[in-house]
Amino acid sequence: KRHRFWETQPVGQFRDLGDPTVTEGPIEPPIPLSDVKPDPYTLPASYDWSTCDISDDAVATEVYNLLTANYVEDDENMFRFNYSREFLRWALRPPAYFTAWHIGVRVKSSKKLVAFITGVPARIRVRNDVVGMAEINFLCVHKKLRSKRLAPVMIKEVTRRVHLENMWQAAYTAGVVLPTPITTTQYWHRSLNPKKLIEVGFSRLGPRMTMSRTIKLYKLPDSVITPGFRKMELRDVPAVTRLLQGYLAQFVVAPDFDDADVEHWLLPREDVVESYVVECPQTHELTDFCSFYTLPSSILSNQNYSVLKAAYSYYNVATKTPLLQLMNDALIVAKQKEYDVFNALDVMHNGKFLKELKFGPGDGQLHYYLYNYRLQHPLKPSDLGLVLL
Ligand SMILES: COc1cccc(CC(=N)NC(=O)c2cccnc2OC2CCNCC2)c1
Repeated sequence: KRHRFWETQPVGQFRDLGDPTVTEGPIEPPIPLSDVKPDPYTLPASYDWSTCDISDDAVATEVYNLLTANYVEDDENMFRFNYSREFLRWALRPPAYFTAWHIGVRVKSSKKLVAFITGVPARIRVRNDVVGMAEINFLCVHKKLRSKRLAPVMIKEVTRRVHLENMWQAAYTAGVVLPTPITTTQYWHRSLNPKKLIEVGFSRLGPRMTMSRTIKLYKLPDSVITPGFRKMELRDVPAVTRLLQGYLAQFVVAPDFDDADVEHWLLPREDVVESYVVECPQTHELTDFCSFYTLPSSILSNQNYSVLKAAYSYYNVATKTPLLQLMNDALIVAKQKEYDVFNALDVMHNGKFLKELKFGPGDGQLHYYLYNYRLQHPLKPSDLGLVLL
């Protein structure tokens, strides 16, 4: 397939795969900051760049409205991600974030926001290399402006602004195959409210299954079963950081979280991110951790429902509690909080609990990419310890 834009970029090319002469690591070296293009790329006439300060309520609302109407839909165009404003504020303002990396495109005359792309800084370890990277996300072009080749110039502009901060690598995901995935993950869904999921067309009644049999199949206990299972609190940050660092060390690609990162990314925020610890009742040590983020989807055409409340598995560490039991407790709290479905990728050790906890495979894949960093060959999803929002 032709990738006119991506063939011009420092990304692993399909032709490199399996070539023993290609070394792992950065593809192009950094350049002197004085050599980075000092001014923005040229947009098509009648459009302007517009840095979006997501802290400003009016701007957050414009970004929310653009994504709500124009962001990613499932393959059958029945659902569209509906990130909340609070979620976007959380996702875009981690420690050391740059407002300049929250990039909008506006119509010169009307000032209407018609496209968006973002980066946030992250320290990502690749094998034994800790690399300062940009995590790129929320690339969105208004439906009416598609195939105007806006995306390539927006990707070049966010890359230029990342270079100005002396960062030369990036990480991103996509539902489409581009040159060249570092791994391809499969997504899985665990029904929590099967009646609604079938009603809105997210799931189908299994063969030889009745609705009441299906409801019974997915029934969960009313309360968690692990002693000491409780919400994470600020005082838990150092212990959770230690748990996560110990756990993520086994993966080829994973975030290098410090306390400030853990405080931002994993402290519970209502309707944004939920996280739980297991505190040993005897010793009071924290032995396990689980978390999921809240990403509803608009239901594009159903008489009775307009929103699908979905939880997405985030980071989970089981050192004493069996992972199966820990994740079953995560399902139980998600059901208590009236989520309709619990989603997970087959990354990290997730593959160990998906089938057992009655997840079903989704109908799509999520591909992970690194920019300006080559791996000798693609990873298994279980080698990946990075979850992007
Ligand atoms: C149910 O509503 C949907 C609305 C839009 C797209 C999809 C399918 C889809 N593309 N799902 C995922 O990409 C996905 C499935 C499981 C876990 N994480 C995921 O994506 C995350 C991570 C990447 N950025 C979007 C959210 C489903």
